[in-house]
Amino acid sequence: MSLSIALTKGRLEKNTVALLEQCGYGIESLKDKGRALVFQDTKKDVRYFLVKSNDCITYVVHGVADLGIVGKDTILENPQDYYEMLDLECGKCKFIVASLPENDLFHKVGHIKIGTKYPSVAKDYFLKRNMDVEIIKIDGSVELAPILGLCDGIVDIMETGTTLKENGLVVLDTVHEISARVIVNKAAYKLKREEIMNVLQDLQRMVNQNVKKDR
Ligand SMILES: Nc1ncnc2c1ncn2[C@@H]1O[C@H](COP(=O)(O)OP(=O)(O)OP(=O)(O)O)[C@@H](O)[C@H]1O
Ligand SMILES: O=P(O)(O)OC[C@H]1O[C@H](OP(=O)(O)OP(=O)(O)O)[C@H](O)[C@@H]1O
Repeated sequence: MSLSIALTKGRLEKNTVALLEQCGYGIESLKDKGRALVFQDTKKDVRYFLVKSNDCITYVVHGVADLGIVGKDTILENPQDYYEMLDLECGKCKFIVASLPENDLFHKVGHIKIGTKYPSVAKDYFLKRNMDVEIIKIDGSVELAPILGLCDGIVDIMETGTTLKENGLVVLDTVHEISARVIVNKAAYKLKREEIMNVLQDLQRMVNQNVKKDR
């Protein structure tokens, strides 16, 4: 049976495509893609498509994609009905809480405002700490919000830490480690189990090899 795999475009794309290539899959068209969005594997009965991270989950939940490759950040923000099967150990970054140094949230009394692209993750984090905060959804350049006084702190992704540093913000806590994950549609996991397990095993083998190499 044929498989469809939704790949997150953008930052995860290069690593994902490299991993599929390492597995020996026929992904030439993905490497030289132009503006195309759907790609047929030249060696296997697999079709790939490139989508935004939240849409990757939508396609998998609706069964249009059997598998998806997406960041743990997106998974934590969209805990829907799918299986999370594999950590690809790439696209590594983390969710952090940050603020201006003089605005330490954890010692602030009174109303606290948090700016974030990830309202659900942020809400969960502060609820677990019994802190009643107001979450303000921001779509980008999140580091700007506390500087301009829109909020007291942020929950955002940090990779190298450069953006925080260049904007004078400091990390107060780590919320969650992030890496790329493989998610699987629940019905497909039953109906196409053998095909899906083959892909998962191929990927796992390469991840193990890469992790060993990096040690
Ligand atoms: N420095 C980083 N900032 C954001 N995401 C990162 C970073 N490093 C790795 N990632 C991972 O890459 C995934 C895709 O991020 P990318 O910025 O390409 O798309 P996006 O989050 O949809 O943002 P945009 O709306 O800017 O396209 C994230 O969901 C996350 O798992
Ligand atoms: O720790 P760093 O390596 O500096 O990376 C982290 C930055 O990258 C992401 O933003 P992105 O570039 O996706 O832009 P955005 O602000 O439009 O979301 C993230 O939201 C941080 O701002």
